[in-house]
Amino acid sequence: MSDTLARLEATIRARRTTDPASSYVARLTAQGRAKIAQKLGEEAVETVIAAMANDPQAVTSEAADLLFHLIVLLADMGVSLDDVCAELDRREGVSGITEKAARPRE
Ligand SMILES: N=c1c2ncn([C@@H]3O[C@H](COP(=O)(O)OP(=O)(O)OP(=O)(O)O)[C@@H](O)[C@H]3O)c2ncn1[C@@H]1O[C@H](COP(=O)(O)O)[C@@H](O)[C@H]1O
Repeated sequence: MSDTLARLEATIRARRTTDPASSYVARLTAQGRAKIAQKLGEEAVETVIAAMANDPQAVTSEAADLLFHLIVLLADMGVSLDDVCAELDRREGVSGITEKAARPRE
């Protein structure tokens, strides 16, 4: 599983600066971060719609679109999947409920 994401991340990084006529990654990247973020948001909404329709096949497809566009955005931000995994590792074993309760009050 992580091999797939690592390969996809490497491909996306390599494609960012190629010809937008032949690469979707290059075309989207050239349109700017706001457009990448918009596409990510659209894919998130489409994933939610598929979930609410109780359609596992559609959720699988939309989740793939979502992960792909997330990695395009991360690449544009100079953030790696290793960075994200390190943050998840840091959180490992800490209940979300415990963590939220420990947050300083505003
Ligand atoms: N995994 C993907 C991937 N998933 C989705 N997409 C593209 O993401 C685009 C947006 O998806 P949508 O369903 O929203 O398409 P759309 O409705 O036509 O989009 P809009 O016109 O509304 O913006 C489509 O063109 C999909 O083909 C992907 N494009 C590329 N990859 C991977 O990235 C690699 C590099 O791709 P290129 O940069 O195109 O060479 C490929 O070899 C793949 O491994």
